[in-house]
Amino acid sequence: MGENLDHSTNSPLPVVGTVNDEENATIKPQGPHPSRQEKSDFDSERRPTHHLHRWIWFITGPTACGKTTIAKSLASALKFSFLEGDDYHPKASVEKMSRGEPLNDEDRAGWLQALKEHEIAQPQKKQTNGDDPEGKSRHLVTTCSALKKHYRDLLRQGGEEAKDLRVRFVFLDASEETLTKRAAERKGHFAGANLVHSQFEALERPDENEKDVVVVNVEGSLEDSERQAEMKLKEEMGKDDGSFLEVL
Ligand SMILES: Nc1ncnc2c1ncn2[C@@H]1O[C@H](COP(=O)(O)OP(=O)(O)O)[C@@H](O)[C@H]1O
Ligand SMILES: O=C(O)[C@H](O)[C@@H](O)[C@H](O)[C@H](O)COP(=O)(O)O
Repeated sequence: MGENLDHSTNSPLPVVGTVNDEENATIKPQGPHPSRQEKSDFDSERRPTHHLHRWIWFITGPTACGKTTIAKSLASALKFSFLEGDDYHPKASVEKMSRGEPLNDEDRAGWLQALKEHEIAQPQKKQTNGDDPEGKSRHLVTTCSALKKHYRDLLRQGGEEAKDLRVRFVFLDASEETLTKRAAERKGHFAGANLVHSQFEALERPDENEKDVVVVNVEGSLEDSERQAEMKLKEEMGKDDGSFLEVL
């Protein structure tokens, strides 16, 4: 999507210094930037200053599309925090999926709610302590299959409720055939190839009206998928103030 994003609604803010946390990144703006004084003029209640806003990227798609692998790679490249959404499925749901049985809306309700609460609770400032001097970024990359539109809508609500959130999605796009093969090859995961078909039955692909979804084709090599994903995230976040931010 990149190009799908509509900045006329939920207009994002300038992000100077937020692609990486300001504290540990060097960001070279190219082109004119508004001065600090100009930035402080973002006075609407819906538009806090760029110092406070938090990016929340949901990496989505059916089982074995690469959510965990690509989300970790993005978090590491951007120095964002990482959250594994699968960890919030209740035990009964994990057991169900291990048997190859699809979850239903009811099974997923509490899990989606937990992920929404995580968005909102994501710290507003970078967290550091003696054990973790590098710290945890206030920006988050998290995995969540988010197969249906109303699931994504629930996650969007987090962005409506917490005024400083910029909620975005990446949809990892590959065929059922490819994902069946990848799930079969994957070792030590509770979700097997027998879950893939039902995931495609449940899937409501993001449509052109979902302007906050970036589509990344993951049919090719993992390296290519990771590179594309990183490029599209940076492009999207760099658009915020109309200039390109180069992260070193
Ligand atoms: N182009 C690709 N994109 C993403 N994953 C890929 C790709 N090619 C191969 N894979 C492999 O597919 C598997 C995806 O697993 P995983 O990250 O656990 O997916 P998910 O979290 O969506 O279930 C990994 O073993 C990964 O190495
Ligand atoms: O909503 C669902 O049915 C699940 O979230 C599912 O889509 C997810 O993919 C599983 O949790 C398997 O875990 P992996 O996605 O990591 O294979």
